[in-house]
Amino acid sequence: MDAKDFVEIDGSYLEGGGQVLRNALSLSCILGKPVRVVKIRANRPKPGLSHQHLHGLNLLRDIANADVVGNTLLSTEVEFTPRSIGGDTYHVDTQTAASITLIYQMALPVLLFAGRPSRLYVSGGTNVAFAPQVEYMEQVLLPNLKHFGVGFDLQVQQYGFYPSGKGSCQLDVQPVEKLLAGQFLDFGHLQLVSGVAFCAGRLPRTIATDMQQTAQREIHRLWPHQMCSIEAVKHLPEKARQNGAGILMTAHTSGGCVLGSATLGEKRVDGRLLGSDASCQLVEYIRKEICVDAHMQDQLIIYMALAVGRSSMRTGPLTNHTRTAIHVAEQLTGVQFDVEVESSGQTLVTCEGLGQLNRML
Ligand SMILES: Nc1ncnc2c1ncn2[C@@H]1O[C@H](COP(=O)(O)OP(=O)(O)OP(=O)(O)O)[C@@H](O)[C@H]1O
Repeated sequence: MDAKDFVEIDGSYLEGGGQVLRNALSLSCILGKPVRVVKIRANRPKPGLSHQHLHGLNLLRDIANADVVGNTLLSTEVEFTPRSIGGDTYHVDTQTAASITLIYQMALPVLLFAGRPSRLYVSGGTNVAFAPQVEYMEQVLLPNLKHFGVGFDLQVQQYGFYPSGKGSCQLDVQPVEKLLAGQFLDFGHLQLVSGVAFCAGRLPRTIATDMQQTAQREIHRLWPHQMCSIEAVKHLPEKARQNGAGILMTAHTSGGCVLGSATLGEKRVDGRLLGSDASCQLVEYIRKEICVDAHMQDQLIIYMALAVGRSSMRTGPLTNHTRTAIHVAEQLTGVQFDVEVESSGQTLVTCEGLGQLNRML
């Protein structure tokens, strides 16, 4: 293939992390456009493809029957030429703590445009830093994607944490004919705060209850009559062999918004601190009455770009991840995102989607 046949994507743009690659390859599969991604993860301390990105890339190669050049660890340049999107059962074993949810982040939009239902088994980390925790994918991403007419079923077979991974999940995806335009505009009022605080391995159950109680106390300090129900769980040994701890809090509003805030324990786990950090973040979202949280922002961009009709989200200040996702989506789909800071201080992001139809159904 000639150099001119590829759309060139600059992996060093703005955030310059793995997300440029994920979004570019997902869109390449869905639109049937060959892409060359250069300077991959140029803004990270160890640039190039890490395990997560390489496994995700090879998975998309299999899903879209693509030709690939440059799919080796630490590679900083990849050429990807997709064919048709199959839909099948796929297995990915990263043999590391590579984020399972980020591999799903890359594959999910593609499998929605497949010709038949798919099942995707991935082994790696279910709860790792700088990635959505698996609970966030179930409890925050899923209800947000319902606005686009998208559903999936996610089952955690085993939890896995940094450094050894060994978690495993199963994702079932039904294809769609098209994505509906998503509207995230009306916060309404806060109805419920829910969530889960977990610990595993040799960590005592009190870590989970410390997270739970600190988080609930903070919500009740501010809103004494607020319904707030956070579950404290110690994972059974057969579900999680290593040490790990974290919390996800979610806010549900009368306007149909679901916002999430998650923290994860590292070497020294302080349950109170984790609970306090998660609740502070969630409280900030609730106070600002935004409809989409800071991490969901960038994850919705690809769906807004592909939907039929005008999608809109009211959110907080745009993150670099979101600006980067917008740039990649505009480059590959030709749609335009409009960003406006409103007098309330909220940021309104709108986009007339491409109206991509599933060519495989
Ligand atoms: N606490 C969190 N909750 C939910 N989503 C998160 C959280 N932290 C990060 N994310 C999401 O994970 C993704 C991380 O993308 P990013 O490119 O930084 O990571 P990456 O692929 O691991 O690459 P790199 O190693 O280059 O940072 C983004 O979609 C971001 O919104």
